[in-house]
Amino acid sequence: MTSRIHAIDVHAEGEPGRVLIGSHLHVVGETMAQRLQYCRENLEPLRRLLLREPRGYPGLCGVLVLPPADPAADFGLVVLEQGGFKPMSGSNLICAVTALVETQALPVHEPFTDLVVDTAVGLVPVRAEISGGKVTRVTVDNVPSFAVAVDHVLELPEYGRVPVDIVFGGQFFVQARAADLDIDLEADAAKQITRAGAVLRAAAQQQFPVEHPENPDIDQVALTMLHGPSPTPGVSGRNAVVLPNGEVDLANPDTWTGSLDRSPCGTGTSGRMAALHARGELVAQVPFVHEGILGTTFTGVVRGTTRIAEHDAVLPSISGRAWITGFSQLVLDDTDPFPQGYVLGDLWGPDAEVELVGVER
Ligand SMILES: O=C(O)[C@H]1NCC[C@@H]1O
Repeated sequence: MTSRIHAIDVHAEGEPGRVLIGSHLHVVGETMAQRLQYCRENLEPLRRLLLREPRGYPGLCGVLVLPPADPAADFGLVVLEQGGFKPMSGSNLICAVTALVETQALPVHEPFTDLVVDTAVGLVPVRAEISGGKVTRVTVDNVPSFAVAVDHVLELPEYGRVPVDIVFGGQFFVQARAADLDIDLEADAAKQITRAGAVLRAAAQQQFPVEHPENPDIDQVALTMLHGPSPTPGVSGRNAVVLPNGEVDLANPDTWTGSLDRSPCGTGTSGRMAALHARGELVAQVPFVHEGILGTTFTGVVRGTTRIAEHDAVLPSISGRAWITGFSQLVLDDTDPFPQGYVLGDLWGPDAEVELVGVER
């Protein structure tokens, strides 16, 4: 017996997103927040199968496109990252919209198709700009984003005391100036960036508990952003986001690893704009062009402001481009000894996870 899974592989400004039109998965829950929780409790084997070797790789993310819980929306979205199931992701949403529109899985109108996406953190309107069937840009009106703390000092092993912002942009981030860690935001510093990013996130989790006021299940600092100025004309700033791909132990430097977001990170840029706005360094309606580690950009803008519980929040939009890279038909044979894939320390950090099923070692 084999199972087959159809996926559309896409990258948004460099960040890969494996899009599954997963309406057959029967994800249970009256709200997307409940469906995200259902995925966490029931679909972990599927997440591992899709993202880990031998079908995936450390830099890979994915998206489940589901029926919306809210009838006002066109589809529901649950994000898969190496760190688990996530409520929202800019690059992954742009990948999903590009895949759905370019394969005409939804009614498409040129030059614009407007859609509403249901996520565990709220409804997200998106606009796809389309020319000759190709999506040329997707603009995401992201969920309210806010700074929980600015210039909060974390105590880090090796790096010392570092001021950080703790922000929410669809996921919680710890964000720091790369210069404060003596790191250049260049592609050839990728290892140094992931090392520092892993330490920052683990320290933030220990020293700064978070909880989204409207969705208490979102209670982890999920990602790290290092940011700094950009020498590129017309670009407002540069950043590198680190995604976890294993457990980090602050006492064990061998575990200080992760993977870089290849895109300029939509949720991270939303959180960054919230922190800049809170400092009075970014005003509404002025484009914020954020460059990622590959030199591609997302263009952000603060559309307005609101409040989320006790937090002043911004309403951020992010726009970027994506390209389909392949149509995959993934196969899982009943006799495959690795039904959840595996991770090995040569690519993934030191925590090998190899579960051999049904085969003598
Ligand atoms: O664009 C984003 O929001 C993201 N890219 C991968 C990690 C984050 O979810």
